Amino acid sequence: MRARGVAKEFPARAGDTEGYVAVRDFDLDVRDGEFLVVVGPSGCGKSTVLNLLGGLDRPTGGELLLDGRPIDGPGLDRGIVFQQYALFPWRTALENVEFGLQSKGVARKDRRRIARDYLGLVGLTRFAGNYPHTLSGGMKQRVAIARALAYDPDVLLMDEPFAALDAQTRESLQAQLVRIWQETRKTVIFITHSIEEAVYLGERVAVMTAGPGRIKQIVDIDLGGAERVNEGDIRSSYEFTRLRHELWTLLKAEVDKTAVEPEPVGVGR
Ligand SMILES: Nc1ncnc2c1ncn2[C@@H]1O[C@H](COP(=O)(O)OP(=O)(O)OP(=O)(O)O)[C@@H](O)[C@H]1O
Repeated sequence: MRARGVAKEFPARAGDTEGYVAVRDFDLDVRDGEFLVVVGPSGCGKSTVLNLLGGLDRPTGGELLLDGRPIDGPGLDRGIVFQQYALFPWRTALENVEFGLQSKGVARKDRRRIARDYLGLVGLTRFAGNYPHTLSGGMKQRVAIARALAYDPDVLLMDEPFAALDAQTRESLQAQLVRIWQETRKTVIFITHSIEEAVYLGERVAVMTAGPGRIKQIVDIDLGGAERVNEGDIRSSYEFTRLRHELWTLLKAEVDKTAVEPEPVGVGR
């Protein structure tokens, strides 16, 4: 995946004379099979970039390429997982996972088998027949991940997929995601607000500037690749803490730029 000088300007809203530039001069290269995490201050354009990569929206400038070809719409070469589970409530877990396979034209009996395999990969074999409302938030998100993986995209785009989950479920899903990434070797582009999550998951972490967002710096995370999952409490290690601090410092400088002074309340009334 390659972005060169990508810009996204949204049209002017009612009452505004000018459009809003959410992303500008965005350059990024993502290697095949790498796990890249993107962090940045709120509103800097992270979701905008992910939507452009997913082909859900078009850039207003620059070039966005996947395997050398311009991204000009959604495609089965990219799987997207959002913060909200976005499952079909009228389909069981298994049928939700089958969905992408159906769009891809996979025969019915093969769909079942492949969907079962992917539900197994996220540890949900026993819940194949459950409808989404009977699953916990963590389980729903695992179904969403299985669904995105089942049609075998080259790239998995994840927009804060664990943000709505409690701390324990989140840590457990982070470990599972590293394991799945290790097994499938998909390219993963993962957006988060959590520096700790970024250090734990990423091989590289790209820090974005305050809006209009572009890449400020990319930090290499050298925590032993996928083995990190088996290394016990890696979050307490010296290297983890050092990297977390490095990212915090980079991010803090950008967050400070967007800080809004509180307005006095009711003064003079
Ligand atoms: N459709 C739209 N029309 C106008 N402005 C938009 C639109 N979508 C996003 N924006 C603006 O673009 C900027 C970037 O939004 P985006 O959602 O990409 O940020 P983000 O970094 O993902 O934020 P957060 O971390 O808070 O989720 C914001 O200021 C937002 O208000």
